[in-house]
Amino acid sequence: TRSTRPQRLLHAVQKNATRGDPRSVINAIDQFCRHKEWAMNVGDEKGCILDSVVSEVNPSTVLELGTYCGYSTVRIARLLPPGAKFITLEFNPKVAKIARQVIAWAGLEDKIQLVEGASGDLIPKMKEQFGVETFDLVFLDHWKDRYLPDTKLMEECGLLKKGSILLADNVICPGTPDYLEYIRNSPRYKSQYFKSHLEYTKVEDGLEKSVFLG
Ligand SMILES: CNc1ncnc2c1ncn2[C@@H]1O[C@H](/C=C/CNC(=O)c2cc(-c3ccc(F)cc3)cc(O)c2O)[C@@H](O)[C@H]1O
Ligand SMILES: [Mg+2]
Repeated sequence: TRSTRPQRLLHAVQKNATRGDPRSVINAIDQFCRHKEWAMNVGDEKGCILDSVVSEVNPSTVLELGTYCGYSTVRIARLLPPGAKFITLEFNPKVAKIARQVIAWAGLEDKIQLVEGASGDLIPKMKEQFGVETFDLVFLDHWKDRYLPDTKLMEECGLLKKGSILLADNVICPGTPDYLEYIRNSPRYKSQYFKSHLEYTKVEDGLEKSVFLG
């Protein structure tokens, strides 16, 4: 049977990237998605904005919602200080299997805890099951209609503290209108829009960075 897009992306990494070299894994995926087959990774342009936010926050605890093939997971993990706790959630087991191999090829498996399951089920268990108090940084990149409910859930579960940063992909394309409306009008957040483009295209998209004010 025909391979899946995540499988073809993994093969491109194994063929073109150097084991243990996260930068080469990132480049191999970007080359493949730009020239061979588009895939919904945050990509190189928005990826640079992601890098600058991660470097600025220098987080001890990070949560990623929606691992997919692990592209942004590798981008984030390569910048984290030793001892940082990075949890990424993926509910599709086939996709999680690919992501584990991409992460292993980059040599970053010791910095990343990929948990298979749905964010709605796992967020309430973060404290008891994963020993997390609060997250310094959350990267939202899963189903777009889940950004808002999961943000409210993280608030309710006390997973955000004063200064926690939410960074949301795709706030323009495909778009997350209810999330944007909430986060930009809530007195509990200070938001900033980083204009960019949909990965590997000229279509407008952007990242929304929001600081939780407590
Ligand atoms: C709801 N809770 C959840 N808990 C755990 N994992 C979840 C999840 N929701 C989704 N996932 C997983 O995240 C991934 C889903 C990501 C959704 N992303 C998008 O739809 C997306 C879509 C586009 C896109 C843009 C334009 C276009 F024409 C077509 C697609 C661009 C992006 O950057 C995107 O992030 C999958 O691997 C899925 O299994
Ligand atoms: Mg995305």
